Amino acid sequence: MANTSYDVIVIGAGAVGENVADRVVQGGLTAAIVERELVGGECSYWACMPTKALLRSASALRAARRLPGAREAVTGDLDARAVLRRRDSFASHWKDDGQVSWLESAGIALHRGQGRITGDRVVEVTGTDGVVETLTARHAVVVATGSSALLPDIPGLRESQPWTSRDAAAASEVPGRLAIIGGGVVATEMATAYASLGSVVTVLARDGVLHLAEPFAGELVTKSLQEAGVSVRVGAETASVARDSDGTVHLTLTDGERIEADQVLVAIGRTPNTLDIGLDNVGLEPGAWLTVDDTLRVVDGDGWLYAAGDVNRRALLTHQGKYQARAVGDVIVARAQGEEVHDGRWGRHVATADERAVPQVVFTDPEVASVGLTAAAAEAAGLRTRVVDYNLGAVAGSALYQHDYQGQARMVVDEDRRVIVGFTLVGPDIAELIHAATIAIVGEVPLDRLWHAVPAYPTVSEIWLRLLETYGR
Ligand SMILES: Cc1cc2nc3c(=O)[nH]c(=O)nc-3n(C[C@H](O)[C@H](O)[C@H](O)COP(=O)(O)OP(=O)(O)OC[C@H]3O[C@@H](n4cnc5c(N)ncnc54)[C@H](O)[C@@H]3O)c2cc1C
Ligand SMILES: NC(=O)c1ccc[n+]([C@@H]2O[C@H](COP(=O)([O-])OP(=O)(O)OC[C@H]3O[C@@H](n4cnc5c(N)ncnc54)[C@H](O)[C@@H]3O)[C@@H](O)[C@H]2O)c1
Repeated sequence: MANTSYDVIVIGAGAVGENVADRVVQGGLTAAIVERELVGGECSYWACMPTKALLRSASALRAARRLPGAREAVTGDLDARAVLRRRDSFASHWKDDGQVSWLESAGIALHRGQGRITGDRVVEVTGTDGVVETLTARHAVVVATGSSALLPDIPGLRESQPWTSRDAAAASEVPGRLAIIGGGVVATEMATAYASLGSVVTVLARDGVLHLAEPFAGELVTKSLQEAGVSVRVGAETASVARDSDGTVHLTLTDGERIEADQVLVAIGRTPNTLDIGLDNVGLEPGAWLTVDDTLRVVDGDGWLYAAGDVNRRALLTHQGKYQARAVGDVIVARAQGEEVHDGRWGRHVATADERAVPQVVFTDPEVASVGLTAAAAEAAGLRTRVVDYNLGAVAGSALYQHDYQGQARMVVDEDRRVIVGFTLVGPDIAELIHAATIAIVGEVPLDRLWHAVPAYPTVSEIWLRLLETYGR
């Protein structure tokens, strides 16, 4: 049994864990990372990258088909096999050699195996060969173990071997009929992808489609899914599931209706990967999300335990987890070296943006890009707001971009401070536009100053001017 010491031990080598380790090494400390599967985690192999690769080719094809002149040049259908091959390469063929080389070049030690906290700053790593290593951290242990798909307790579901997002992201065959339980981000993206790849898709959206976004987002995505042949069943709740001997899945809804499919994808949210990481050894509850303060230190921990990324539930997104990683890496270095900690709002060592400035792009057709609070969330937060809406298709740049451009924009203004607190864009290829809104929200740029940020003509960004004009000067 080897015993090795490092300044910092990170459990989980997803995007977040990798960035934490990199940051502490750049700050002059030593770091080890513990990984039980592939270095790179969910985003690289089973989430962001492969799913976006599944969506991208169809999106390009749709764009061409919607444009007279280009449309005439499109003579064939989507090549599903080629899409799957491209996806394979974006998932690095589920091999982590590239990321392992990067760890080496960054000076981060890799310990492969299941990590468990066994005591004060001690992590045991059990390798696949059963060999146990004991690692000791001089300063901090960071839990970056991510999350897994949540399965509901629907009778027969587990026995039916449903797909989770991992299977949908990595599938080598396109199912003839795909039923999806859920109406959130994974459900809508995968419905979009698989409908384009040739599946007959049914979405069972018990609580609505993208129901936490601005209402027009769900409406426009639903309309487009339906136009693509997807059956979207809002309010449908699954009572039981059974897979028969020929592989057909039978879903019975609570109203008695029956649906048949070749695969069923469960996409109802996530559960933290904290069940078997030894939280009970440090007085915390196994299986629970880890609550952290703004410097990502675990509340109710002993001061040396931190948690970043999905596992702390602040924002289940890669970019936000990596943002946390930069803050937590830097704060561990600062505390270890006795330097000043900048933990005030928007300080270097806190993840303030997690509260009210989280951007997200849902890569459906149309895309849904948002940052900050929705109108409903702002109202619930007690802000005195004004909501400004504008038809995105009525901007000159949109009309040029695509024939019959369908889209919508909303700006939520905090009337007391006259700054933007929420921004949502729904439209084709609007993903790249959201960062301007993120900057306006994080910078708390007053509306009066925004009038001087002039969008170039004729771009879709002119939506900014139209929203300001609608608000009034
Ligand atoms: C289908 C899908 C699509 C998504 N698309 C996007 C997107 O487009 N954009 C976006 O920003 N976000 C997206 N997300 C969210 C994104 O994938 C996550 O927010 C991100 O992966 C979280 O990173 P993480 O490092 O916290 O966790 P993970 O990526 O889950 O990494 C955690 C790592 O810890 C390892 N681990 C766990 N327990 C142990 C242990 N005990 N010992 C050793 N190792 C352990 C795991 O094997 C894993 O490698 C998507 C999610 C899904 C499900
Ligand atoms: N493009 C992106 O940024 C992207 C893409 C995919 C996933 N993600 C991340 O992954 C996370 C997980 O995505 P997700 O779609 O699984 O979760 P989600 O929270 O987006 O959606 C879950 C949906 O399932 C519904 N639901 C919950 N319990 C249910 C039940 N028992 N039966 C039926 N429906 C139920 C909810 O009402 C909701 O509509 C998200 O939080 C998101 O941050 C991000």
